[in-house]
Amino acid sequence: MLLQFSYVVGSIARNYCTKVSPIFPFKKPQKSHVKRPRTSIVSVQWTDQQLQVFDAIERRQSVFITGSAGTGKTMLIQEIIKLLRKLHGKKEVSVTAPTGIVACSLGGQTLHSFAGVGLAEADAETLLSKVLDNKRVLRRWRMVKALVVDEISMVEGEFFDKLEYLARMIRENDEPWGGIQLVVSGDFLQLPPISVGKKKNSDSDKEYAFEADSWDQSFQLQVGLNTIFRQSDPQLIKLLQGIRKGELDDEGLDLLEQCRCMDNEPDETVVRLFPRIADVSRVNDMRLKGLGEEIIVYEAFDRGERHWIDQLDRGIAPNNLQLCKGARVMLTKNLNVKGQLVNGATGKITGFKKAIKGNIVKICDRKMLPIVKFDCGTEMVMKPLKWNVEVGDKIRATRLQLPLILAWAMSIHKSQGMTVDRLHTNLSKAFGFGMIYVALSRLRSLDGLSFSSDFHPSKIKAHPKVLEYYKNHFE
Ligand SMILES: Nc1ncnc2c1ncn2[C@@H]1O[C@H](COP(=O)(O)OP(=O)(O)OP(=O)(O)O)[C@@H](O)[C@H]1O
Repeated sequence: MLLQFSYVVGSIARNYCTKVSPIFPFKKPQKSHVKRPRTSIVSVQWTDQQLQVFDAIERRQSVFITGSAGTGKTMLIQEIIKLLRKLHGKKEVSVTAPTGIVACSLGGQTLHSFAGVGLAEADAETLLSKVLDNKRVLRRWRMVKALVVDEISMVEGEFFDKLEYLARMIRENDEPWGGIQLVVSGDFLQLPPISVGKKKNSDSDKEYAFEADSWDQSFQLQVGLNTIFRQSDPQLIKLLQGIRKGELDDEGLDLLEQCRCMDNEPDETVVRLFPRIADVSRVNDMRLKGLGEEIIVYEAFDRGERHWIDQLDRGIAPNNLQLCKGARVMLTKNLNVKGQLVNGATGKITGFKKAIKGNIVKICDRKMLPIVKFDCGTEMVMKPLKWNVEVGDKIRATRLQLPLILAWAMSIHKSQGMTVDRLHTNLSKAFGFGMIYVALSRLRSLDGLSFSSDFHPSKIKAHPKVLEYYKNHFE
């Protein structure tokens, strides 16, 4: 069983069980050959499964990495990108994701912009002619040696097949993906492509990427990571594994009931997660203005062509950030994993410090650096950081902004990939597959959960096709 849904409980953060999809026989790596990559943030004890992936990458294999929320997929991808750049050269590695927010967090570009095929609604032949007519895109396709695609759950199967076809045709190479080393990561039981459930004959359509005709031959190795790091409470892990599969037993229901609160306005240290963005803006604006403090404005400093800056606009770093003393904020970059200053860490602005020098002047003419007291206890002066859109070895656009967003409320979509200590949500408003799982799996512990309103277990949804896929390949 590759992805151990029910008994990951016993394998929390210690058990390094390495398994490979039986479809692709894979020689177990010789331990001595496996280099343990060093992260720049903190030294990580990689699991055997994670090491196995590094080994396959070094051997130029194409890999699909999946696993529940919090199994370290993102962290692994970040290291893989560094490794691929060493192996192939920076120019030859393209890092992509279906959404701007994820692409920006990895310093890459969206999959659509990499491919140069617009919305990709036309048939594969039409898309091919479009690419052949565009020298810049054509060169990119010919030059790329490794293509990373994160958050694959949001990529449509039909699009995956079109890209695979383009790669073979453009590169005049009959191997899958025209010989590109493909590294794909994601969890199909989290957020699906936006089209899922919307098309008429959804059962026969290639909605998910794993339904693509080219999916199986695209990878030499498929790994279901089974060590959960984000949570350590066995009760919460069991609850989440059930919700992941669209199930909630009586025990789980009881646990959730204990987290229900009648109060619709929770304590401000709790992040309110909403399915819809309009609610997020409403709550954050209301809370910020309600503090009655002087508001300091930070206007992002962007460089690059408009087209690429548009992608930054869809990322996590806001164009216009308004802060004041007392504002609840969330960190949007990993600063120090060991010190718990990770993407998603929350805190409060305790004041501002006037900078004497530095690049703060580019985003705030008053040169005021916010001081944040994080909930983990650390207090620090926050400085601007950069978000890049990188295409090969070229930085196409850069945004300078503080690594902060307002944190009274945020959307479930934006929360994907984050770790949050305390959250409040209205589960009755959730819609679509995987949404409740994504929301609740941000938590480290059940103590951090509260929700309002009536909640019906039917809101917990996992797509039957995805369940079937995981059952057949990873159990
Ligand atoms: N080998 C490891 N040792 C210790 N901690 C790890 C390891 N791998 C990942 N982590 C930690 O586990 C947490 C979750 O990792 P990460 O965000 O990469 O998971 P994920 O699978 O991408 O989750 P999600 O699907 O929710 O985005 C992070 O805090 C990360 O630092």
